[in-house]
Amino acid sequence: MTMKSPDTPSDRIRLTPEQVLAVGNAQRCLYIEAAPGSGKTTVSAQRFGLHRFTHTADHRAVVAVSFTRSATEEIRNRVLRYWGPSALAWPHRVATLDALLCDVLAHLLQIGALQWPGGHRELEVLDTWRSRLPTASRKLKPVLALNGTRIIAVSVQQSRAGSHPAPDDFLAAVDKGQCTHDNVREVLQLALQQPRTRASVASYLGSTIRSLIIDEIYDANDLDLRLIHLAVDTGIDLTLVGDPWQALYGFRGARPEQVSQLITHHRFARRDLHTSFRWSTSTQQTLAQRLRHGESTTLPIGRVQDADVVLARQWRTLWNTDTHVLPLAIKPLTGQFQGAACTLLLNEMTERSLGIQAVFLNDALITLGITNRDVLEQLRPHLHHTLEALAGTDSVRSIWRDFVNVLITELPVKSLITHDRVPLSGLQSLRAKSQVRHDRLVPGLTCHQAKGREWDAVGVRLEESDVAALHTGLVLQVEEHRSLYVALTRARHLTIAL
Ligand SMILES: Nc1ncnc2c1ncn2[C@@H]1O[C@H](COP(=O)(O)OP(=O)(O)OP(=O)(O)O)[C@@H](O)[C@H]1O
Repeated sequence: MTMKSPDTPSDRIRLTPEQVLAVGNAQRCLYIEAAPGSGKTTVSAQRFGLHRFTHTADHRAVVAVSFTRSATEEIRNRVLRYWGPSALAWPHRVATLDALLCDVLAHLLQIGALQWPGGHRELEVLDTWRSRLPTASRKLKPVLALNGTRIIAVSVQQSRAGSHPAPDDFLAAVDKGQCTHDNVREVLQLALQQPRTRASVASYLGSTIRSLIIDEIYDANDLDLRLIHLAVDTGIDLTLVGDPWQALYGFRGARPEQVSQLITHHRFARRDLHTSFRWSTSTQQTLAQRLRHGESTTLPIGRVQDADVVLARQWRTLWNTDTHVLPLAIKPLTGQFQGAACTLLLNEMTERSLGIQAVFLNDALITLGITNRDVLEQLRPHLHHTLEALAGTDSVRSIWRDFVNVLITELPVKSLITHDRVPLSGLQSLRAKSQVRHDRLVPGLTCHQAKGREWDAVGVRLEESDVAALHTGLVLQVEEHRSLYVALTRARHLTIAL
């Protein structure tokens, strides 16, 4: 079935019967469980349009949310492609869940249900303090808390040191109406425990949204799930889309087991998308089916040169594997500045040899105070020169010293730059890769970074425990097994063990 006459023939998508049943399902609360490549994004975007263009007398919004900017952008693009720009006429929107949380907090401030220091009702919400305030490794973490309905800044002692701003700087920024997305979450987490504020949030959601579609629901944490429970109670149409086999963010607070409870508790109707558009060989299709059914499997052994990408659980494993693998992130333990400087060098190498960016480039740019990409362009000849030196035989200490001198001259953030700590292991790792012919390098990624992506041939660096797990069959409840599942379902043609 073609859902809508699109603008160009190439936009025409003929939905499969199972996709049609998911898109058009009339239940108020619907859970769509989707295997890799089975059209999760396609179905979310189609259902968005269907809800958007029916019940148009109801002026409340149809909203689709996902957890990352890239996933959100993908849904937005699909909605535009299938349904045209009017699908996203205000108030209908595709946004990150964080953006929805900001809307909720802004509303609570507007109606006076909560009070921000200095009386601010509009906030500037940052991704990280590092882009605005100096941060240092410390155990004291400044956070926001509630005193009744007043928002206050406090400091909490953490068991491990993290990169945080100084409490006084934090307080001054909050007084100016600035905060981070984490701070928004801190406030809402506490606010939703207060019955009156919770009622205000429920009333806001129920009066402004008529249909909420949540992609990658298994990435939801406690606060997200609280909000979703509230949304169900207000009578909003709710569509949850996800795959429990691809739930990887337990370490960031995701609660996949609570998602299952929510679905059962509110008696969500369920539709499954089984048919994957990813597999172009029966080998890959069979592998995916066996993994999902917990059946015993083995992988063919292959060479790095046969793969388009190499996946492993840890960046460290990728750096310690075959020299032809070029991991897309480097994390020396020597310090924030050293990590950011090594990331710039790695990025120069990945862009030149593979045409792709290093994974944490943006974080590195923020740490180094580089807000303008022109500065990175100016640094390029120096980065190139440093990599050439690394490919030679000069000592890494003297190469580092020269490189730091360049950064001191070129960069705005000088306070972070310390000469005393040389990221020896990071530079030696880069040296090893700079000595390999560029056209022989294959990108290396962690399973987390590979989620949502696909390649023709994927090499997976298995650990002993992975081989054992594949032999006995994967178990859904074990996060390591799920990350193995994600790695082994990225290939269109072939997955090989390395
Ligand atoms: N009915 C269909 N007919 C043809 N192609 C389709 C159909 N449904 C989805 N596809 C294509 O299959 C690919 C995967 O679809 P989509 O990105 O929606 O899946 P997904 O489940 O979100 O993937 P992932 O598991 O990677 O998150 C896309 O290229 C999409 O255009």
